[in-house]
Amino acid sequence: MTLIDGKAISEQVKQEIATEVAEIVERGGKRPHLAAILVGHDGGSETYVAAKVKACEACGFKSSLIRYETDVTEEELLAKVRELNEDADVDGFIVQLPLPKHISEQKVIETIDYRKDVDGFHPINVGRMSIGLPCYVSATPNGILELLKRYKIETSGKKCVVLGRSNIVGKPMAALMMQKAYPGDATVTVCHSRSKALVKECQEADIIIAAMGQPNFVKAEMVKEGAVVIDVGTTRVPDATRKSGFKLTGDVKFDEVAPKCSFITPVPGGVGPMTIVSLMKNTLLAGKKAIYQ
Ligand SMILES: Nc1nc2c(c(=O)[nH]1)N[C@@H](CN(C=O)c1ccc(C(=O)N[C@@H](CCC(=O)O)C(=O)O)cc1)CN2
Repeated sequence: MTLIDGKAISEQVKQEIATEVAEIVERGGKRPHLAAILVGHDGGSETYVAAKVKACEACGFKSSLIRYETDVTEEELLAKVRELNEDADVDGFIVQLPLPKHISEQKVIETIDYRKDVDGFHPINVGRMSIGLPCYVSATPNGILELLKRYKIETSGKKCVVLGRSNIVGKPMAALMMQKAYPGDATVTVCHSRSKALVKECQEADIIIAAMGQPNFVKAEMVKEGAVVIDVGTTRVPDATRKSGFKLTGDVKFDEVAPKCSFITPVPGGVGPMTIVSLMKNTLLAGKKAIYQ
């Protein structure tokens, strides 16, 4: 069994980006600039946005953090999005999700100029991704592709089961695993809370990508010998024995599943760090105007 080290790969990728940025600056070019909007004080969102700002520093990017209290109105937030769309100094920006219930995430995403949508959530980027056109690909699925590539994991003709159908992970992941390219060319099945044959599908899978957000959902009996298991789950489960008060728990029951796998990602230290670094890759593309002018 090989443990996929997302933390180490993400450090490598950040170094590669930093080298390229240094060359751009040396030639008189501008550092890529990522802006992030954070609404409220959700513990996870605070952690992830702080990690994004820190990664920008490591890559040599400029970053701006724009904060709002939870009671910000939808109109105020949309006005800031429109302002960032017009700000020539900002190459790309994100609005950290989830947003408070009184704000429509879809409306916010659709208001972002797709040319600055480095999260790859705008319908134009999602549509272009699904038909294989150049676009910003959403960070978590793209990070998983990078791990498959760096560990030279065969995907062509493999049976891949994606657990979960979210817009930001499950759906794009399924589209990317079936794309005519490497990594891809897989036979993909998407399972979700209403799927009847979920266990059977998993038992037959060469690759399982678990993104349901249900701690310890994937058990040993659901995984065949030699399978590749990618765990996207990062649920904060209360744990009074820890200083933080919670334990970060994946969707896979790691201790019992790992011995059966050829490759497996841990939580933490697997997919999570790759999500951050994939956003950095998109920001570099935005800075270089490599996809859209
Ligand atoms: N605007 C966005 N919102 C959200 C996204 C996104 O891509 N764009 N994805 C998730 C959260 N997310 C990034 O924002 C994210 C999740 C997890 C990690 C991560 O590094 N996890 C670490 C553990 C960190 C911890 O201690 O909590 C790990 O798995 O090792 C990074 C980013 C939803 N929202």
